[in-house]
Amino acid sequence: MKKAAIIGVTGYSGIELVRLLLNHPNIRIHSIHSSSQSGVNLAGIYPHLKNIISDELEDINISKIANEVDLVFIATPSGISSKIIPELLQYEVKIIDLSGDYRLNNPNTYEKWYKHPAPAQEDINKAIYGLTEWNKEDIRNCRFISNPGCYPTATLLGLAPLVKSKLIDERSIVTDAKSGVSGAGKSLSRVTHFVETNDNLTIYKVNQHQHIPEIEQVLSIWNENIPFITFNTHLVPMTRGIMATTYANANKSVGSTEQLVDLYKTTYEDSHFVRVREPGNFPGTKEVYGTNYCDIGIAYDNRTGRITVVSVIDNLMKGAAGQAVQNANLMFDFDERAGLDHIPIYI
Ligand SMILES: NC(=O)C1=CN([C@@H]2O[C@H](COP(=O)(O)OP(=O)(O)OC[C@H]3O[C@@H](n4cnc5c(N)ncnc54)[C@H](OP(=O)(O)O)[C@@H]3O)[C@@H](O)[C@H]2O)C=CC1
Ligand SMILES: CC(=O)N[C@@H](CCC(=O)OP(=O)(O)O)C(=O)O
Repeated sequence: MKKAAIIGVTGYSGIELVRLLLNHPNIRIHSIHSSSQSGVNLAGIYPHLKNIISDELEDINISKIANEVDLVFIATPSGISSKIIPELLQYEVKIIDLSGDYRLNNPNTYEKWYKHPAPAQEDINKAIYGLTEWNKEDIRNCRFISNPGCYPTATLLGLAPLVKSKLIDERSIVTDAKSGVSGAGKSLSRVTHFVETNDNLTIYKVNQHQHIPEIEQVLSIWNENIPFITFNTHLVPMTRGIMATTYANANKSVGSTEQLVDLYKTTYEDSHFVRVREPGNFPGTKEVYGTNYCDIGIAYDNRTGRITVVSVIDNLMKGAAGQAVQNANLMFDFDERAGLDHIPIYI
């Protein structure tokens, strides 16, 4: 049994990690950490965990944590893990960072989009980007994962087969994404207030979302001719779920929806957590609720020559804690599905 610590456990992704690790066959929670509530019982803050976990929150003592556990999950807001990870890297403990701090290879790009000081370049270079389905060998052999953002996970899994097969006009990609409110974390703000979100559909961070450079970085590794993506985000009055709908102009070798569905099925045939829909069938967010699945539907419109790809995930699962556990499974050479065999909560 491997031992894990969770820093930022009182947040939404942290508490989802607790749900997953309490049922994990090979990883157990050794300690949980808080910057503001050390000494408090976690089930006192989250009563749904009464009689399930009795651990108290501990403060964040890096050397103690690093010496006691095999793996540290960090689920803190951006700008915080870059203060914790340099010290953790001095030990041998494995690290999975759920924040955006180490995802962007260029520190100047990070500072432009995140508006925080960037981590040191030498530490950024040590992080492996944990988009599991597309980086398995590096993930298996590394000790420090930068877990992808929720929107990039949905968008990139949906685009990968088209981009890698060079089936689309590289300058034509447009993604329209929607998220449930838990994607914004538990801190209160005007935009996530019930009165603002309920009965409402809003667009935010127009052309300025911090996940744009993350998506572009990966797309340009897959196809160096992709210069940019148009990407926008919306807040939907639901708790969990992301839908990323992407449009792109097909090149001449695309002739039908069936051809594209076959490509997607072949691409993801060994990827348990990616499920490809039949022609004419498109996923909704409830079909992956509470699970690590990414469901994808695709269509070719021979009238316009455009392709539509719809991908859905649960932002707290495949978009955060679920993918983090999937990556931990690979890092420890466990079954990739260990602790992640959930059935979607549909009704
Ligand atoms: N919510 C989502 O769907 C997704 C989130 N992420 C990323 O994961 C990270 C966590 O997100 P989320 O769970 O939503 O965030 P929350 O705001 O819900 O929780 C973050 C937690 O971090 C802790 N924290 C805050 N400030 C500090 C600090 N200075 N030092 C140490 N800990 C601190 C807090 O706990 P305490 O006060 O107890 O220390 C808080 O509970 C973020 O970087 C986010 O961008 C990524 C993908 C999806
Ligand atoms: C609904 C909502 O507000 N979602 C957040 C996702 C934040 C996130 O996960 O940010 P990093 O991973 O980049 O730290 C947002 O759009 O900013």
